[in-house]
Amino acid sequence: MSDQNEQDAAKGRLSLRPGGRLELGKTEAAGTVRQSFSHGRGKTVQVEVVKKRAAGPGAPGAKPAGGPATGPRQAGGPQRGASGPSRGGAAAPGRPLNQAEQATRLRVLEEHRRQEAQRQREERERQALMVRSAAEEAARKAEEERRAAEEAALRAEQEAREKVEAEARRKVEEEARRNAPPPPPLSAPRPGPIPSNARPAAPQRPMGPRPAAGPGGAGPVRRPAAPGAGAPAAAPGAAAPRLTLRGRDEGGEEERRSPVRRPGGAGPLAAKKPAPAPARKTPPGSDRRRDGRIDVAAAIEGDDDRSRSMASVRRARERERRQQELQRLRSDGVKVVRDVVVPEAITVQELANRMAARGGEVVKALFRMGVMATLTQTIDADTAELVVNEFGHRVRRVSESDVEQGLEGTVDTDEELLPRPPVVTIMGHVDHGKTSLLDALRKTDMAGREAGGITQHIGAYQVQVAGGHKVTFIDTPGHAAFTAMRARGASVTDMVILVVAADDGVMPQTVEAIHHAKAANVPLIVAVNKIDKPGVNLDRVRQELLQHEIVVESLGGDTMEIQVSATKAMNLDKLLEAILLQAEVLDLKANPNRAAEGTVIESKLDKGRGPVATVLVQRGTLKQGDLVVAGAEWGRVRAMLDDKGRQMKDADPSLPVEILGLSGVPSAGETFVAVENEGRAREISEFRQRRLRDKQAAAAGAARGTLADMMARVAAGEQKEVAVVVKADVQGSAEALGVTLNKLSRDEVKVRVLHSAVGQITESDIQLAKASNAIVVAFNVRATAQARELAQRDGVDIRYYSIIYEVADDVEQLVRGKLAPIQREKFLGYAQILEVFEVKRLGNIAGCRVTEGVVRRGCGVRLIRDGVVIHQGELATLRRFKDDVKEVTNGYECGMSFAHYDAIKVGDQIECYETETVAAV
Ligand SMILES: Nc1nc2c(ncn2[C@@H]2O[C@H](COP(=O)(O)OP(=O)(O)OP(=O)(O)O)[C@@H](O)[C@H]2O)c(=O)[nH]1
Repeated sequence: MSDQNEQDAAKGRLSLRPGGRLELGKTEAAGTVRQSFSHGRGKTVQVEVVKKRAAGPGAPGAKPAGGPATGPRQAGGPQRGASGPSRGGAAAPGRPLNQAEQATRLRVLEEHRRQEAQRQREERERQALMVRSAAEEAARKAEEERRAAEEAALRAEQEAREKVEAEARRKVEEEARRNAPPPPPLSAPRPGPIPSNARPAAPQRPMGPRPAAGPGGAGPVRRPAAPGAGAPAAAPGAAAPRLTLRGRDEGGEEERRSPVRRPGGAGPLAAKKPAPAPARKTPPGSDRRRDGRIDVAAAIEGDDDRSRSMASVRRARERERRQQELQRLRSDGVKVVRDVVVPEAITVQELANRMAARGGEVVKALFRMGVMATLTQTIDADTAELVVNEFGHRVRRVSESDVEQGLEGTVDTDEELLPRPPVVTIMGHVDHGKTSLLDALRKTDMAGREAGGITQHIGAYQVQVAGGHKVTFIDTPGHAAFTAMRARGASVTDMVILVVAADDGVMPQTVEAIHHAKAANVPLIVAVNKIDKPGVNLDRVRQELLQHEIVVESLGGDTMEIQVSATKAMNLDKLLEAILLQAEVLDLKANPNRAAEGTVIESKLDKGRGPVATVLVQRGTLKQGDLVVAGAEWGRVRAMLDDKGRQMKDADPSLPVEILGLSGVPSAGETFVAVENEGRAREISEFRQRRLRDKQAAAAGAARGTLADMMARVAAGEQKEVAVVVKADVQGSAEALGVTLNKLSRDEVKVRVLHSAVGQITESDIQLAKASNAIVVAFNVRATAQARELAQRDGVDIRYYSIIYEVADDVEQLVRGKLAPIQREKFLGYAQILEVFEVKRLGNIAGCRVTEGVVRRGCGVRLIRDGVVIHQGELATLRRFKDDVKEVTNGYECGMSFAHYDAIKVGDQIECYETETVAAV
């Protein structure tokens, strides 16, 4: 409740008169008392003295109704005033309050209590309001002070800049004046069509050191606003050649920040309000140059026009916030997590670069891990990974082999795929007629006949059959030693023709071929050959094939079976038809419009042409001039030849071609890929060669270990070895020889291929052979003159071959020659003991009859009793009628005694044998 209300209440206080009447009390004296509280708060209290009323004569409790009424509380609160009369009333003798009076009294009391509570609440609210406003006031003042300080600093800086500019301009003007004695016409005020400039100095602006800070600061965009806003205000100032002040006034920093608030400014709104604000501020006669200038004093005075708008403050704060955010980001407040590629080895500096960290930080991190490394030192991938984790980045480990990633290109879509000829491999047992069949099929080649080309052996060829279809054949040799090559043939082939001679049936290599076809998961067509021979049994062949789970169509299976004769060229068309049918079922397709990929079928080092590889294009088109990586070799395809020796410009899928231009001889069975540039080709080739070298080194290391063991065994007479250096015309032959020779190894004698390569025999081959006491196997190659000479001088054995199993036979002989002879037992005969004679000095003598074979003196004997050998030893004596004899034959009787053994009995059987030494097999 307010003070006024209290006073009113005091003046008009109510008293409950005896009899239940309410009436206003009479105030005797009144005054105000000022109360002071903390924090400068105060309260004025109205004090009044109410006239004392007698409750009635003889009343025991007769007291003045309001009590002493001296305290401000008593006077201030109507409560006492109200209760006083009631007490007085209650004390009235003989007149208790009736019910109505009591009710009235209660109501009045209640009303009074409510008013008091209301008053107290209002008082609390007022005090809280005061506290709040005081805090707000303090905050406002602080804000104003801060703003004033900011603006003062800004003005001071601006003034300093202006001063410098003015000085510079003055100098320039002076310079110009000196250089041009007649005053330049441009210096006069120009009543040009652009009154907004209204400044004669304007044309000189470009000469100023900072045109942007001057009027030009307003920029061409602001200029249109000037005719309305700037012109009237600027007109008086036009006489002043100063640019800075006017410019600042019209389009300065302050203007830019708060274009709306500036009524006289050149802001967008100023165009509508032409009131010349700066003129308003400038008293007549004052220095107009100071128009619009904001100085520290003005800022402190808090000129309303100059004070910053809320929008300006907001923008400033926003700017500040952005700056802080930027700062935070720069100082790594927000961590950028990177994917750091870590190879197998990396320098510290490179790792730091990849993490976008300072080198020193990485060195420090390594130091903390206990690794002392400088920036240029190389650390391994594991250590690098720890560092990367420490820096909070993600590690992506890569290895050297990643250079091969993406080499084989993408998978072709169905739309890109086009039909391609089938690739067929002919397999079968030796002499079952594979070569004859291939030759016969080749003769069916329409294209070959037309071109009349000279056929050459390139390991694979393509024939064009009637109807324009093409079939590619891969020529694999038939001997078991060529297993590896055959397996390769099966891996690039679409189907296998299994040649089985009708007169010979299924043989070991036929079974092998079946296994290869099954392993390669390619369909098989059985060509039963030599059906022209008399007395052939086709059913037998079918049954034998059945044993190997090849069920031909005539037995209800799904394997096609064609009966052919290679020499008589019988049913060759049927065979080709079957091939095309199978190809149709397989739906063979490839994308010819991409970089070529395929497999090396055969390779050799040609004397005149260098490394030559026969490749089968499997995807894409190989073009002359393409860069290819074939195995560990690379090169540009200098020339391409087909199986008829024709130069080719490009090779489609399924076409086998010979390519020239490789850096070396790739291994047969390796893949080849056309790559986009030389760098990539080199990179991949180098990586593969490195890997190859490592492999060889590892193998050599392992071999050294085993060699030492082997030498120990050889020294102990346990093991011997036959060392061989193999040189062949083609890679496939070299590999096949390796396989064959390794198979000849025995437990006692090992066959060790020291070196196997393609090309003629050189001096280094001879030196190697000499060092290891090896023989040199030359398969379809010859030694150079120097190598021959060296071999003759050093006694190195060079053996020339053109048939692989002749090599095997010869090396086997060598192995046998080194094998230790074998002791073999030879059975002689049996004798039956008929009687036992005891002879002094000689012991027991057995009287026997030879029942089988012969018994010889000094032979080995076994005593067999009831089918069990109870003694083995030597025969001491063999007599016939007291004469020693050399031998006793079947049916004759003789006397025998055993060396150091007497326990013989009648009925025992004697087995006689001899031991002979034979050469190892
Ligand atoms: N009667 C007859 N003889 C054939 C037929 N096909 C091949 N021959 C003969 O069988 C022998 C072996 O033929 P090749 O073509 O060399 O057999 P191959 O399977 O290629 O033998 P390798 O290359 O040693 O694996 C040759 O003497 C052929 O003349 C045929 O259809 N009928």
